[in-house]
This record gives sequence, C-alpha cells and structure tokens, in this order.
Amino acid sequence: MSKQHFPQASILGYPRIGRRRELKKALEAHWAGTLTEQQLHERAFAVQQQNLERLVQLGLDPANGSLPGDHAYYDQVLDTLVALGAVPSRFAEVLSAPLSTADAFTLARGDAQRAPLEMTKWFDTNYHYLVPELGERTTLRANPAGLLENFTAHARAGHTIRPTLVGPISFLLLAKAEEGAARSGFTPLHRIDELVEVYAQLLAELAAAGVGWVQLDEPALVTEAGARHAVPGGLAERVYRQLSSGPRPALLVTTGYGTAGQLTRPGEGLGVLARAGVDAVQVDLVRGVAPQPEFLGQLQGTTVVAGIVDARNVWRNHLGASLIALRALRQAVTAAGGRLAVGTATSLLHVPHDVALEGNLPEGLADWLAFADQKVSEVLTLATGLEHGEDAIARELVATERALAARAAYPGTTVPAVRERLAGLGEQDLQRPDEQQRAAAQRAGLQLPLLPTTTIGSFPQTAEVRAARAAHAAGTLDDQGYRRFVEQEIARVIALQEELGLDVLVHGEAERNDMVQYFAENLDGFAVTEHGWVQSYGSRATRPSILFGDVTRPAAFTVPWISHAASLTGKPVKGMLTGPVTILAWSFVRDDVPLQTSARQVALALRDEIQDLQQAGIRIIQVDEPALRELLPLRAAAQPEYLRWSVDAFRLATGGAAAGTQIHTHLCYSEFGEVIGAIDALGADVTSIEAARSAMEVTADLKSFGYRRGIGPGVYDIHSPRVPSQQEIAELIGTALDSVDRQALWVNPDCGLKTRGYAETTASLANLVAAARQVRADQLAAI
Ligand SMILES: Nc1nc2c(c(=O)[nH]1)N[C@@H](CNc1ccc(C(=O)N[C@@H](CCC(=O)N[C@@H](CCC(=O)N[C@@H](CCC(=O)O)C(=O)O)C(=O)O)C(=O)O)cc1)CN2
Ligand code: MET
Ligand SMILES: [Zn+2]
Repeated sequence: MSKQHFPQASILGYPRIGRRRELKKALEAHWAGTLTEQQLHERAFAVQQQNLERLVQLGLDPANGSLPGDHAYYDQVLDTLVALGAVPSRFAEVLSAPLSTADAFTLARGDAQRAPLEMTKWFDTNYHYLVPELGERTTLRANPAGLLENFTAHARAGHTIRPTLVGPISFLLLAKAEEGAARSGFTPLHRIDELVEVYAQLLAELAAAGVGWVQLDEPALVTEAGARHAVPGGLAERVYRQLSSGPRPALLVTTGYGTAGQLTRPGEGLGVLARAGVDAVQVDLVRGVAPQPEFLGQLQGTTVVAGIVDARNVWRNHLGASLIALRALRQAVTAAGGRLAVGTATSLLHVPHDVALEGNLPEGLADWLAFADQKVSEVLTLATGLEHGEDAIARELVATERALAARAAYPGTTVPAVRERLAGLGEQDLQRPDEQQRAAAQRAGLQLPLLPTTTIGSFPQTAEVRAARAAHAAGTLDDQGYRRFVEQEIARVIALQEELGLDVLVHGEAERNDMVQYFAENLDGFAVTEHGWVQSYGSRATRPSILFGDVTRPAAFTVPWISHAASLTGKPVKGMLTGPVTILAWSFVRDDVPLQTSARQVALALRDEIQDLQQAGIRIIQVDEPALRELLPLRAAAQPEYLRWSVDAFRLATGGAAAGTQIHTHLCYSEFGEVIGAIDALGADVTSIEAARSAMEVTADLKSFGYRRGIGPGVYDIHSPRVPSQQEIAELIGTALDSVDRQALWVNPDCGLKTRGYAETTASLANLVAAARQVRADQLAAI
C-alpha cells in the first residue's frame, strides 16, 4: 500500500487544561458534585474546541490530520487503558470493560476500599501518569467508543483531529505487573501479542469511521538496550508490521523524550518502522540527535517528522540554526527515500498556552519566550522556510536574531559578583562536621523521643488561604492584612500539631503558592507567570518559574514565618526550604549556562537562608529534594555526572550548617532504590521518603545499602483522602523496624498535606501519633 503524506507542519499535542484552566475547574466541580457528567463533557468539549480553533487561527490545517487529538481529561495513559479495556484485577469486582468516564475517575482517584492506580513521572518530566497494572489474565478488549465520539463531534465542527494513543510497546513498558504476578516471573510485555490484536481492532474501527490519521506515542523506543524500559530487539518491527497490515488509518509513530535508541542502529534505523509500513515517524531533535544518513535505512516513502521545536522549555527557537539543521536532514531523508515534515519534539503539554496572556513579565523577557501558541507559529514558520526558502521568512529570522542579542546583553543574565563567589568555592564548602559530632550535638540540643513524629511541611491549602493570596495579589488585601492572615493560619496549624502530639512541628507553608514558585518569587534571576499553568497530574497544575539570569537572594524570606511559628511553641519547628535540584527541575531553566552552574547559584542563596535561620534559633532545617530522581538522565552513561553535581549542590546549600543543626531532606514521587548511593551522599541527618504505596520496599533497599542516618519512610499515602487506621500504621512501622535501627527511625506521612482537607488530615495524623506511641511503648518495654 502506498504511504500517506503527513502534513508539512504539525504539533504532537497541545495543552489540555484550557487557557484559564477551565478543564481543571470543571473536573473539580464534577468531583465535588456540583457539575453533572454531562456538563463536564460539555465544558471539556468547549475547551478542546477553543484550542482547535486557536490552532487553526495560528495556521494549522484543519483537515489532513495536522490537528492533534490528545483530549485526555485526566491522563493519556489512563485514556489508553480505557480504550484497551485493561481493567486492573483489583478493580474487577467493581469495574468492567468498557470503562466509562466515571470508571476512569475511580481508577485515577481510588475508592473507599481501593487505592488509586500508582502515579509516576512521565520520563524525565514533571508530568505524572497513572501506571496500568497487568497480570496474566487482565482483560484486554477494544473500546473505541470514546475516541470515535470525540473524533466525530470535532469533525462535525470542522476539525479533523488525529486521535492519539500511547503505543502498545510503551503502554506495556510503562505498566507494572499486578501484585503477585511479578513473583511468578510475569512482566506486562508477555501480553504484547494479545495487546497488538486489540490495537489492530481499534485501528480498524477508527478507519471504518473515517479517521484519516492516528498517532501512536512510543517514547519507550528512546530507551537504550539494558535500561529499565528497554525494548527487546526486533519487537518494534514485528509489532508495527502487524499493525500496518490490517485495515487502519495512516499511522504516525512518535518517539519523543530522547534519541530513538532502537531506531538508530546501523542497518536498522528508522527503516525498521518504514519497512513495517508506518506512514510517518517523528523524532525528537531537541533531546535526541538527528539520525545520520547511515542510520536512516530505506524509508520507502515514510515521512520523517523533525521534532525541532522544543516542547519542554520556553525559549524562543533559533530559527536560523533550525533551518540549517532541517535542510541537512531533508537531504539525508530524501536520499533514503523519505519525506521531511516539521513538528515539535514532544507534545506541547509541558508548556503553558500563550505568552500573550502575561502582563507582568520583566521588561523584554516576553520577547525571548515561546509558549505553546508561539511554538505552533515557529513550526509553521520553519515549514514555510524549508519549502520556500529563507526569503519567505525573512522577517521572522531578523526578529529572532534581535531577541537573542537582547537576551545576551541583558544585565541580569550575567552578574559578576555571583560568578566570582562561585569561582571561589572549594571542597571545604561542601563539608559538614563529622557525623558523630553532629549526632551528639543534635541529641543534646533536641531531646527527641524514640520514633519521633513529624510531617513533611505543608498543611491543607484551604480555599480561604488561596482566596487570601488571590486578594493580596489583586490588591484588595494589603501587605499587613495578608501577613496577619498567614500568621493566624500558622498559629492554628501549630496549635493543631500540639494538640495532636506531634514531636517536631512545621509552620504549614500557608504563605507558599507552590514550593518552587514561592522561592522563585523571592530570588532574583527568576521570573514567574500569572497564567503559565502546566498540567502536573489530573486536575493539578503548576506555574513553572522561568530562570533567565544569575541567581541572587535580595533578603531572608522564610525566616519571619518560621520564627513566628517557633515563637508559639516549645517544641522544635522545622525550617523549610526547597532544594536546588527541585527548584530547577520544576522551573523552565536557562539554555545559555550549564544546569549545574544554576544549581550552585541557587544553592548559595539557600546557604545564606540557612545561615539566617540558624541565627534566628532554628535547630532543624529541611531541604526538600523530591525531584532528585526525576532529573536523572535517561541515558545511563550520563547518570554519574548528574548525580555528582546534584548531590554537590545539596551539600553546598547545607554545608554551612553547624553540627547542632539537624538537616532533614525529603524525597517523593519516584522509586529511589536505584539512587540510594546519592541519597546517602547528600549527608542529611534525617531523610523522609515516600514509601507507603510500595509497602516500605525502600527500607529493605536502605538496609542492603547499609544506610545508617535518620530515616522516615512515609507511613501513609497522602494522595487520597482515605484515613489509615492506627493498626495499619503500626504494622508499617513494624515492617520498617525489620530493616531500620529504632534509633534512626522517624514516623511521618509520605509527603506534604497541601492537597488534602483538614478532616482527613486531622484523623490520619491522630492515628499516626497513636501508632507511633504504641510501637514506641512496645520497643521501650523490650529494652
Ligand atoms: N512545582 C511543583 N511541582 C510538583 C509538585 C509541587 O508541589 N510543585 N508536587 C508534585 C506533584 N505535583 C503537584 C502539582 C500541583 C499541585 C497543586 O496543588 N497545584 C494547585 C495550584 C497551586 C498554586 O499554585 N496555587 C496558587 C494559585 C491558586 C489558585 O488557583 N488561585 C485561584 C484564585 C484563588 C481562589 O479564589 O481559589 C486562581 O488563580 O484562579 C496559590 O495558592 O496562590 C492546583 O493545581 O490547584 C500539587 C502537586 C510534583 N511536582
Ligand atoms: C512534593 S514534596 C513536598 C514537600 C513540602 N515541604 C510539602 O510538605 O508540601
Ligand atoms: Zn513530597
């Protein structure tokens, strides 16, 4: 069959949340019971339609499959699970295929008896997907209804979308074996043949309904042989040969998030997918490299979509350089018998909608930036330039050069004093007093009981807290009024913790909109946005800050709040900082200096804040690094270098702390087994770590590593409103004690409580304290 021509310009996906977070608001209203399912569908459709209209207005072709069709309400992996009817066994009692919208929300959010599907990072991004669970007998049944309805409804409105699914190989590699199944040697990939049949059936039904193009995302094809998500050799060709052979729409297979390792072997190359019959293959030229001619193989009429516009960062594309790269690639692709088209490196899901919505960016900055809408224009401009030559885009080329020159010349870009301070640093700045001295000083100074209880930092961010901050931002609540409000909130949280009987208290973080944005607002070199929301998971989003210059700290900023909290209690209150790696991981970072340079600059600002906290009498300081694992490069060869500088940044931030100051850190949202060496190297006196959902597996890993310092494996999952019983928590503490010395064990939840309500928070913490006391008494009796 002769191959379909993919459009000259397209994007792989577009933000789903809406320019004003309309989808978030609709989802949360629906879950709260104030919006019916029908109303939710109407609002979601309106958001999609607004987005599609915008894309057409920007210049994308409304026909021919150039409009993206990733319309997930919650998560695209969840939507793929629904289309495949892959109902996890532990939900089979209450749910069966075909899964409805309500069923999908049950999987995403859990119910009274069942924890939700696990949530984990999507490659090396701050987006979280829901992890499918498969066993030998998990049902697999094609359920094209949702895809078809959505396609037809948009077609009626004049938009031919390209329905999008996670591809079969990535789906299985991102899934996990259901409980018990892994022990018998089962891995999800065992189900590949059955799964491909289900995809084939989905494709046949979509083709029958008139769908012209389908996009299958296969980011797992970027992983190298031997990596955790490695693709067995030959699999891609076998799977795609089978999918191409039946009745089907034209197929676009995408491979964003790295270099398509499987596809760049000599003799195989992109030719593997071309040979299999796929019509278009997208490659990521931002994280990956352009395939060399000898790796292309025989393209046999396949379109190669060059993912040249970065969809993970917000800097304006260097159009001139891109055009040169595209021309070279076109030559190679044409020589190999293919065609070249222009696209984004990944979905634009990872960037905000539109720079034009921002009114308060620092002078000049807007001109250096490109959010989703600007990136769509860049793709179109490059496609025009490629087809009609430089003259056709002369104006855009000049404007780009001018913006880049202005950025380089901007005074905040390079601050000499910062560069000098960095140059003067040595190994001694990373070194804390020896561990025995620290332990002795802290034991004497803090007087903590066995199995000390604490929380991770944030308490529920109630509607009142957010409304007060919104009023402050709008100018209807003045500085003093806002400060008084936050101080009252802190007083309430301190009183609550005293009442609950926690041992180490927190101030609750009421003054923080977000644990990264708040730091960016208080440090020079970062800009923050008003509307730059990016989906993180489900209905939750963040406004990643934009690091554009060298980092300095104009003044101490956490000290007044922590001091206020400390003044209200005799118990220790933790100072609470976000670590350098996490601040960078959850921001858009510079592309003009190495990340590790920025990390050291942020570390120095935090180091100064730690000095000021100590001076104010704070004895415990927590430096959160939940994103430490997230930035770990996908490529194994690049990992040691990353771990070295990220650990050093933490040590630089904390290296000035006195022996008697107890440094805590907190890690979550990832499996940490593979980076325990790095966690140890951070040298924190106490580490709290997410563990409840994985049944304390991490404590066994820590034991085999020989980890000795303080450790607080989370004893309950804060992502669901479920209240854990005292019994259940006591058992988890018992499990932890099998691997951890009782002198080293802390008792705390998995993560901060900001997304929870007060009712379940209070009940859960009461059980946590009671469980810790119960086990503490047993342990003391046994001595
Ligand atoms: N940056 C970052 N990344 C992270 C995490 C994190 O905490 N921060 N945690 C992990 C999981 N990801 C998460 C991401 C977001 C949220 C979250 O709760 N986000 C909130 C927004 C938090 C925020 O920025 N709040 C602002 C703005 C609040 C707001 O919506 N205001 C209203 C008006 C206020 C009102 O009257 O309600 C508006 O602007 O429309 C504030 O409190 O000031 C949400 O989506 O709802 C939680 C976890 C991993 N990555
Ligand atoms: C995502 S890690 C969160 C840590 C932060 N201190 C909090 O409690 O919210
Ligand atoms: Zn956390």
